[in-house]
Amino acid sequence: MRDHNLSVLGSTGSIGTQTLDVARRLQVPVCGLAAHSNIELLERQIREFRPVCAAVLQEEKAAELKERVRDLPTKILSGIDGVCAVATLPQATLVFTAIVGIAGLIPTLEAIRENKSLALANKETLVAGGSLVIPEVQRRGLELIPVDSEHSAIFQSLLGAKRPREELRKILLTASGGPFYGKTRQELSAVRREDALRHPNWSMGAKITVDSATLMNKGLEMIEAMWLFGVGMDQIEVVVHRESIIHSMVEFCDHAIIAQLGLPDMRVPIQFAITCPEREQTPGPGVDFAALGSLSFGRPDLETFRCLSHCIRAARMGGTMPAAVNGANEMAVSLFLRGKIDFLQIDELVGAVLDAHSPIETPTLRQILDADEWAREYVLTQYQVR
Ligand SMILES: NC(=O)C1=CN([C@@H]2O[C@H](COP(=O)(O)OP(=O)(O)OC[C@H]3O[C@@H](n4cnc5c(N)ncnc54)[C@H](OP(=O)(O)O)[C@@H]3O)[C@@H](O)[C@H]2O)C=CC1
Ligand SMILES: CC(=O)[C@@H](O)[C@H](O)COP(=O)(O)O
Ligand SMILES: [Mn+2]
Repeated sequence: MRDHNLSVLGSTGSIGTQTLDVARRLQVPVCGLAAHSNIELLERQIREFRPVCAAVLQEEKAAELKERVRDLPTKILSGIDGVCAVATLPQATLVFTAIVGIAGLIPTLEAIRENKSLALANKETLVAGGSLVIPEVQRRGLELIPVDSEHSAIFQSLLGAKRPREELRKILLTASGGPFYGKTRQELSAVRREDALRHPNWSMGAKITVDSATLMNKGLEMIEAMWLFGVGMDQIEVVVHRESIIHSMVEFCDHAIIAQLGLPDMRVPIQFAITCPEREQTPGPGVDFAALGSLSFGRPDLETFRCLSHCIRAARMGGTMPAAVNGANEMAVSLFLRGKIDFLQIDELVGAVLDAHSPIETPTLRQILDADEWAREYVLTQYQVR
């Protein structure tokens, strides 16, 4: 197995904690940790993994953490500069980007500037900033390993291809359909926060779980796939697959289809990002096909789950539009989670931003961040008007 030293951005979250589970089991050292404000968990992680450096975005929380771990040599940093320092630690050989939202973009760009290999979970970074991230990764010849389960599946399915760009016909991106699969808009108008947070197959952070319920997650993942695998929107087909056993598939020019399957457990793609192209022993059971009996497939309902169509339109328009739509969704989901808006208002607000934003082609980082900021403000004004 490769000798890695990990920096984990977003170490206290769902992906972050599972990354540390894998690091613990494989005995991979961890040199950097970063989080937003959960210093109780971060302290426990520091005491276990003894990183060189840890960062907390919130200044007051960072000061508190510094006090708590003053018996240890770990350097405690704060703010966005601290998070970027963890992303660029000289000791780090693989940077896990597991921060949620566009907040992951700047640390990811900083890691790229330091020629780091990346294990990318943070899909919003590519949705908003793929036009900056991907050309720079390619120009520098860096490793960018997808962690998102579908994209890891596509990556693994393409590993044997001699000429993947020429031979790939299409990507079959699987979608669970979320907790509200089969519901009408009338029924969706009454769903509650706790219903949206009950994903049928995966245990994940709150924001991505709501995205799965609106199918925004699948829209974000289409855009993520475009950037990672250099395909157009028309080469990606979303297939509803309720069981989340097939994590995605690729169809080649001869119609041969290769897929990656497994139980829904993020520690599998996380581990593969660390060990690839090799594999390591993992305890526990695998898929029992006889017990499953059958697997189901269907088409997504774009009329009911409008966030998916919004993302497809945004991707086709390009420029700053995906950043605006992503920013609108981040704000709308935050409002929904705080009980300020209903479930259906999420796609209405995202749609309103899609209609109102004038995208800038080939944007700079500043223009991407401005589009995100503008979309958030627009959502706030629209929602206050109601
Ligand atoms: N969870 C999953 O199974 C999957 C997640 N992903 C993607 O991975 C990313 C992370 O998701 P998930 O783990 O579910 O999210 P969580 O909400 O569980 O965790 C988010 C992590 O990011 C930290 N964080 C939030 N904002 C900032 C910031 N501004 N600066 C530094 N750290 C910050 C949080 O710190 P704190 O705890 O202190 O708030 C926490 O550690 C998302 O982009 C998601 O779409 C992709 C596939 C599967
Ligand atoms: C685990 C993972 O990668 C999530 O993105 C998951 O795929 C969500 O599932 P659906 O969006 O298909 O419900
Ligand atoms: Mn996914």
